[in-house]
Amino acid sequence: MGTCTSKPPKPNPYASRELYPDDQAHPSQPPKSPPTPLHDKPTSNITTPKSPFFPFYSPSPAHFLKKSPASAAAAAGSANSTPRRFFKRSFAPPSPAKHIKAVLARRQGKKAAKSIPEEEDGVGEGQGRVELDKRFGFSKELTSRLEVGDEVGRGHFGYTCSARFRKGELKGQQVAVKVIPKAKMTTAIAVEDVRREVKILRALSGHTNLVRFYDAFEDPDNVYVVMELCEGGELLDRILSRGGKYSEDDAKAVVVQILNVVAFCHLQGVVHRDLKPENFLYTLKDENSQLKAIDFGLSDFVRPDEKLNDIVGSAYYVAPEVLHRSYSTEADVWSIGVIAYILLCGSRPFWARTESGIFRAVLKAEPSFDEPPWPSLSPEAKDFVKRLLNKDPRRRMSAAQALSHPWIRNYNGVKVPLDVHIFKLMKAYMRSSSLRRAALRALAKTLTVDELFYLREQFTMLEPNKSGSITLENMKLALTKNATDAMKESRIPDFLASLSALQYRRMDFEEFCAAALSVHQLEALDNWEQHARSAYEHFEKDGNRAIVIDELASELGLSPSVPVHAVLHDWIRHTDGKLSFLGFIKLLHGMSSRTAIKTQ
Ligand SMILES: Nc1ncnc2c1ncn2[C@@H]1O[C@H](COP(=O)(O)OP(=O)(O)OP(=O)(O)O)[C@@H](O)[C@H]1O
Ligand SMILES: [Ca+2]
Ligand SMILES: [Ca+2]
Repeated sequence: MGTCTSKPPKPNPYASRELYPDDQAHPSQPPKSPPTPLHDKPTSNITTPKSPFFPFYSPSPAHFLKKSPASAAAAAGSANSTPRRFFKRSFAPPSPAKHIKAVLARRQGKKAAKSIPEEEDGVGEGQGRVELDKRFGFSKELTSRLEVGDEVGRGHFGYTCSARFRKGELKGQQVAVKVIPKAKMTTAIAVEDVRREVKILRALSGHTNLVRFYDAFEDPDNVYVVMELCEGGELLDRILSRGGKYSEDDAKAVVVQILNVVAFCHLQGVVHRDLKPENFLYTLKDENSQLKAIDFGLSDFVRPDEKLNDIVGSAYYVAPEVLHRSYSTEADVWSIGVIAYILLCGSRPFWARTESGIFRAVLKAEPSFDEPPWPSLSPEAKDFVKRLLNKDPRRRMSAAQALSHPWIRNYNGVKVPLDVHIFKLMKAYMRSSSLRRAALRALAKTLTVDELFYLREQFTMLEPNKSGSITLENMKLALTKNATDAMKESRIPDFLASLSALQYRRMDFEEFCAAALSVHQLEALDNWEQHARSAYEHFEKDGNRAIVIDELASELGLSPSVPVHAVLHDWIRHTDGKLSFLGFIKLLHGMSSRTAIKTQ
């Protein structure tokens, strides 16, 4: 059997599913030496049958047997390049992904394997001493409400069965029941994960691309999550059955639906943290069926100005900043980048044989865009994926922004949703010095039609008045219109209150652009230098003026402890005492005492 058959067609409900048949060792099974070729089961590593789905991929096990320094470095991604020399295809085709070991360790109370240093907080460990409260407050009436049928799927934390309502309004309706055994909840984190999973699903249910939630039940043994039955199978299985050959339009159809639901989650302040093709299901078997996000088991609420730090997710899809333990919603966008890459070329962008090797690739290696089919794909498709796979989360597109990218924005019925990122940028703008605002206004004048498209969409959604300006009230209303219970939990209304500087102001589109543009994202563009130069010219005309260093320091709000003359010396053009180009660029980024010291 090849990599591509992710699981047996009729799983035995009581046998543990072989989740990771190919290239990763099962948690209890350390990697064998020599390791199994990528697409084969352990027993078939002598004759290497070609994968039925990836006939072009016929790896030789040789590079595993003989670890030359170069191949070891490449496989580990220690060089700034991908290990493509060692594979016919640059990266391995997709297969079921397993959770990062640290995720499981923290949830099961075991010591994490070596690839990631675990936090020394002891949260995951030693919890056997304290009796865990596994009461969830859910109804105990599962069996009287539902008739539970066969198993339809299985994951690490639970298994899912089909079921049918016995009575009530939904009598006869087919549903899915995810059964999560309480015995598996061996740590407080694991119990909390299940509470949150249900809370998030309940709050977000209703979006077209999110599995519909009906109810949750419990008994002494299990928690039962009742949801819409998706009969069309996992996205992963469809990718595998097509051998990763998606036309750009077919890939768009998938990516748009993923972005829709993820942008919605992010606006509600929920980060999924486990986006992968296994966690998207089709409602029906037909080709054009709708895609639904499932499995919020690792999801969390995140406030707009907060960073999360626990390492969560599945190795192939994990964002670099998650491995650095400081991340937010952008991490999901990275995972969508990995999915989009796979859809378009049939291979994973970051691959290695071990978990730590994958992490090194994620942190260091640049995915290949040189090998077939990439040269024959549109430049927009490549640009799209590259802008999702930017290692710097500040430079990465947000999900809402990705929906306004030229590759996707004209696809059937794409609607750009409200982007909470806009509010974060506006908050920073409102707190900026007048000099910085002038610099941002100059930069806003250089935005291209493509960049303005997204800002115009956002501005329109805030429903400006007839004279074309918006107030804080408009922003509140726009958010209220889109609010679910999750938004309260992620404190988005509180965040808006912190924008009170906008209270008595109106912002027209021109100023909105200055306030809501992201300097970091513009910096990631190929023509950034050009942008910045022409912005500086605008600034010279309208905003630049002679400045003394002390004034600049107070404009920037630098604390008295900062050695301002040393730090800001380069910022001033000595011929006329005005801001230099370098000073202008730094000013665009804003300046705190911390960044001032760093730029010394
Ligand atoms: N609503 C549904 N309709 C049909 N099948 C479903 C549904 N929800 C889940 N499944 C099936 O059950 C499998 C396991 O569900 P889920 O991913 O929620 O479990 P998990 O234990 O959290 O998995 P993981 O190991 O990925 O964390 C899914 O991959 C899917 O095949
Ligand atoms: Ca899952
Ligand atoms: Ca899960």
